Formats: sequence, C-alpha cells, structure tokens
Amino acid sequence: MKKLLNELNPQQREAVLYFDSPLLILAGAGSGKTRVITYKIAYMVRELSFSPERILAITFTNKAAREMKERVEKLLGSDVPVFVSTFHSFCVRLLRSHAAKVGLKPNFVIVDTEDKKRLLKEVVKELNLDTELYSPSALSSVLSNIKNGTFSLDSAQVYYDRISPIFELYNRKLKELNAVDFDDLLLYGRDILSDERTRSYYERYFQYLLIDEYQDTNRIQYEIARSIAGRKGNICVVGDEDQCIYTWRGANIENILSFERDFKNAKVIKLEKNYRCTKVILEAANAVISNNRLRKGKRLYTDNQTGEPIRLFRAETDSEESLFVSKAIKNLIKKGISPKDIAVFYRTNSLSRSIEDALRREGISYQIVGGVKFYERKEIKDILAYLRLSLFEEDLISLFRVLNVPKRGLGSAVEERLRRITERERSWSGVLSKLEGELRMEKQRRAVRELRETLEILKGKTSELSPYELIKFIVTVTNYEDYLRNEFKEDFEQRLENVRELGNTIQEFSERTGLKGEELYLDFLTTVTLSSDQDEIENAEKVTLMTVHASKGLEFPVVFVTGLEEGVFPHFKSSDSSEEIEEERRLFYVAVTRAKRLLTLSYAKKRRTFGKLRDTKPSRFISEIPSNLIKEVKKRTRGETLREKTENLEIEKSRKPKLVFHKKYGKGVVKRVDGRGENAKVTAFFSNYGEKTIIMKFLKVLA
Ligand SMILES: Nc1ncnc2c1ncn2[C@@H]1O[C@H](COP(=O)(O)OP(=O)(O)OP(=O)(O)O)[C@@H](O)[C@H]1O
Ligand SMILES: [Mg+2]
Repeated sequence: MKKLLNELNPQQREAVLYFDSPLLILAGAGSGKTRVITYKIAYMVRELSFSPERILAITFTNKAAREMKERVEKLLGSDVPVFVSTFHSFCVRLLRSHAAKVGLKPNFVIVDTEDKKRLLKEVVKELNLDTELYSPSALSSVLSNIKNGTFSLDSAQVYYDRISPIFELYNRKLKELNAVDFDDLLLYGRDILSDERTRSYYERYFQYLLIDEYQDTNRIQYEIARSIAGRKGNICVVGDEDQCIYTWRGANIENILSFERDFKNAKVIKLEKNYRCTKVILEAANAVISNNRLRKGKRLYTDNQTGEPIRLFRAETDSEESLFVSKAIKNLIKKGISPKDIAVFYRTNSLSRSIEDALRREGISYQIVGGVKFYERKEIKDILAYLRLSLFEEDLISLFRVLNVPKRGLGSAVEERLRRITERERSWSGVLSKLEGELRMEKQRRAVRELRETLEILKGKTSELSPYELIKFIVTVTNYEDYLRNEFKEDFEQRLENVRELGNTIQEFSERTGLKGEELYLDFLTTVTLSSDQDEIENAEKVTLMTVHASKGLEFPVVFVTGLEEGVFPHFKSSDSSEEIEEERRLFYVAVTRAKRLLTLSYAKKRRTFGKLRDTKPSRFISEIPSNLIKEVKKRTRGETLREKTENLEIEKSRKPKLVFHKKYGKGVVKRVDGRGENAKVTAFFSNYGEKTIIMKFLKVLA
C-alpha cells in the first residue's frame, strides 16, 4: 500500500487519507481528480477494511464507471464488488427495489429518446394539437428541462400554452405503461429517498460516497447525494468549475457552492499540478479560461515538457480543412503514432461527415463516437422490442413498434384503433385479441392473430433458450431476415450482422454477469438504455472522432479541434449572452485539456451551411491563446503537396526511454530526459552508482 501512496503527490495523498469531514476536491483538468477517487477507494478497501460493496462511487458515464472499477481492481490485484455507477443506473437499482413506493412495478421499462418522441407524438395528437407547432423533439427537451428543474412549468407556458396538459398526459401515459423516462429515474430516485426509513437504510448501508465530475451534477442528483451521505457526511466529491458544460441539462455551479454550506465542516483540497499536458498546452488552456468571470480562479502548472507549439491551420474551405486533418493524421501514423492515440473533436455532430469522408479517402480507420449508436439502430430496436414483449405483457410501447414490423399490412388506421384500445387494455394479448375482433378485413385480422401467436410462442422461449439462440429464434419466427432483405437492399448484410452481434452481446453479458432468465434481460435492457456516447468507444487501433461534450474526462496524446469559427464554436445559439459564451469557453477549455502532447486547431474561412458556402470569422477562442504558443501551419507555394506541408508536424517519435544500459554503470532507471536526440541529457538511477546524468549517445535504450 505504501507503494500506492507513493504514486500520488502530497495534496493527492492528503485527499486520499482525509476522512474527518466531507471533502471537496476542486481542481483543474488533468490534475488527478479521477486518480484520487480511484486510489481512495483502493485505500479504503485495503487499509481501512471497508466492504467494497458498501462504497458507492458515482461517475458521469458507464464507461467511466467500468474503467474506474477495473483500475481499483488492478490496484488491489483482485476482483472487488465496489459499487461504481452513474446516477441514472444507481437510481434504476433503487427503483427496482422500491418500485411500489412510487406506483410502479419492478419490471418497469425505461423509454429511450425515440420511444419518448413517439409517445409525445401520440399525446399531441390525442390533445388535437398541431404536430408542427408542438414538435415531439422540441417538446422532448422542454419536458426534460421541466423535470430536471431548469424550467418551471409556468415559464414553459410562455412558449407552449398547452404545455400543462401535455406534461400531464405524457406522465399519465408513462405511468399506465409502467414506464419511466431518463429524467424520471432521478426524480423517482429522489422521491424514494425522501422516505426517512429508506433514506437512513441507505445512509447506513453505504459507508462512503464518492462523486467524480461533480461540477456537472444537477440539483436532483445533488439532493440524492445529500440524502445518502446524510448526517454522517461520509462523502468526497471532485470537480472543476471550469469544466461545467452541462448547464443546459440542469448542471449547476451552485452545487459546488452549496456543498460547503450544506455539509458542515467541509474540507476543501486543491490540486494544482497537471500531469496530462505539455507546458504549452496548459498555458494556452489557462490563458483562455482566465477570460471567464464566473469562476473561482485557479492556475495550474505542470512539470511536463514544454512540448510542441500549438498548430493552427487556416483552411480556405471546410473540405480543405478535412483534407488537412486527414493528411496530418496519416503523417503522424507514419511516424509511429498509434491511431488510437489520436482524436478529432468538433462542436456538433453534423461537422463529422466531411472529416469522415476525408479519412476514408486516406484509408485511415476511425470510430465515431455519438453517431447512431448500436442500440439505436432500427434492426436492433426491432428485435429488442420483440424481446421485451416476450418478457413483459404490458410493454405496449414495444407493441406499437412491432405492429407493422415486419410489414403485415397494418397501417396507421389500425394503429389508431390500437391506440384507443390501449386506453382500456393493458396487456398485449388482451389488446391484440380486441383489435382482431374489431377489424373488418380478414387479411388484417389474420395478421393480428399471427402477431399474437408469434408473441405467445416467444413468451415460452425466454427461459428455455440461451440468449444467442433466443435472438436467432426471434429472427426466424418473425421472418425478420426476409424483411431486412426486402426493405434494405443496400445494407441488408450489415443489418443482419448487427442482429447477430446482438445475440453475441447478450450471450456474453449473461456469461459475464452470471444472470439468467428475466433478471438477465431486465439488466441487459437497462444497461443498453442507459448507455452513453462514451460507452461506444472501442479500444481498437482507430482514430476517434467525437463532439467535445463526449470527450469529458478522457485524454489523448494527439488532439485536433476543428471548426473553430464564430457561430460554430462558440455555437451561434450561445452568442447572445455572456453566460452562454462562458459555457462555450469552458467547453473549449475541456477540448484543449484533453491533449497530452500535440494540439492542432483549425478552421475554414468558408464553410458550407444550408447548402451554400458562406464566409466565416475565426473563433474568438483562437485569439485568446497567446500568440507565442501558436505556430501556423502555412500553406506552401504551389507544387508542394499537403503531405509535405504537414510533414512539419513534429512529435516525439518514440516515448521517453524508461530503462537504459551504460557500459560502466550497467542498467539504469531513467528519471529525466532533457533535450532531444542523441545529445539529450539523461538522468538515470544505477543501482551500484546512484544517480548519473549521461549524454544519450553513450547509452543503449532497453525499454
Ligand atoms: N501523482 C501522479 N503521478 C503520475 N501521474 C499522475 C498523477 N496524478 C495524475 N496522473 C496522471 O495524469 C493524468 C490525468 O489524471 P486524471 O485523469 O485523474 O485527472 P483529472 O483531474 O480527473 O482530469 P479531468 O479534469 O480531465 O477529468 C492521468 O493520465 C493520470 O494517470
Ligand atoms: Mg477526471
């Protein structure tokens, strides 16, 4: 364990060892906040004999949760059942155990974004409102804001005068369907904990609570945390107010301030040393963020190398920008940088297409984070809908989805009839029997009967077949393969492949968790519904493309930030108030501080928007970086290829040596390297001779 603590600096160590009162760690990017949480958990388990399952750690994404668990296990050298989850998945657990308290059944369904819009469309229709005026996707986010407390129902009324009945009917429908949306998860979680007996049970059960990315918690999450930490105040939160980038989702800087007020005797520890970035990158980040006024103010330093200047490429057009990025990446890969160490960021998803095209042309493999996710693909959702129906009689949301998939000649008139029946009937068998009785056309009646029979058959199979077999069976009995072949000629193969992959995934999930039957599928479906953008990142030899929002908490040796134009980044929606600009600046700060060694910024002087090439202005954030830190990648005279232009992108080819060999002193462990190439000065520790500084050319690098 001593060794563990040695891997921390004095402030980090203090944070790990501190248990006397609630602890708030406020620190800038890359200063080791996440590391402190991980080490603190390991320390509690190993040195203080905490039962791992009684430690609750909250992270921002499921991927972060998984990684944290893995790291703790690595530090401890064994599997530990630490409870690491997101607020949402924690609330799912709470809700499964206490569903009745809030009027739900334990096997409630979580509606995803698409289901939610579908339901809202129904609501709007039922209230005889105009679907153009009350568009489901706009309503979806308004309702979300009302639930998470960013808007009041009254203030939303100004824009949508019928918002109250919509809100009411939507919630009623959810309840009737035994369904919840993402925001409900938190609200119900809070409600469950508002019962004093339940609350004190969890307060006693969880002996310590840790929260990462605390700056992005919203009010409701804060209240949940408070109820669990309770009076004991066994809580440690880490955050950075400069990285608060989710105020539009209700994240609230107030929570940092109220922490010190609500948790008596809270101790605040600051971490000021950054371990991630080069001096140049960190200085740029510090300079940019100092333009924000809504902050506590702190300055990070680093002992890392000065590093390369920040590259800036001013492209004529967006396609030239993409070309530059792809050529530069190609060059880096040629120089030995691994593709998985490279990330390209943009402000909005729509900017990815042109970069994708360019990368494809260069033959560079990439993964795009936050596009259409695996579980949002149509074929996956169709099969999962059948799976859900075979498990849950009352999942009428899924029933609507499969009514005419595969095509059975049951169009919108039948759907309308179905909707009316669902007002009285709650289970699919009842609903379908009624529907069959009401229909006039024999063909339609038969189609409905067949659907009901199919679902009956499936119902019996969930416990009988292995997950892989079950998915295969669903595909067979529904004739889904034929459907795909007929409807999606171009990418039918790919879609079928995705469905097979789904079978494998559930099978693997079952083997990993040891779960079976209904419990298995319930857990799997929850995981799937709550998966976030970051969950899609594979650990493959691929360049990663993502929005800045999705990059939170991550780090990459090489980062490109593209589309740095006024109106794009900062985004035009934000340009009318200084608070919103400050949020954009925090977002830019997050982008810059993801880079460990090389940062490249770019923008296009003309960008195609709404089908036309338009003039742009460079983002103000570029001019907020001191010019001595920037080196422009100039366009050279004609005749030279872009490859030559980007050849200048220098980056250390090999990593710093770790182990060296010297003729006289033998093997030495490297502590420091000053300079580059064969004349670099290497300071190393040799077991029989102590520390020596030697010129690189007299050494042999062993590792
Ligand atoms: N004491 C340390 N010694 C060596 N490396 C460290 C130390 N502390 C942190 N690091 C490394 O620095 C990097 C950044 O750490 P970490 O991700 O924990 O920072 P963070 O404060 O959580 O950043 P962010 O604000 O971006 O979430 C990681 O690669 C981590 O392993
Ligand atoms: Mg972190």
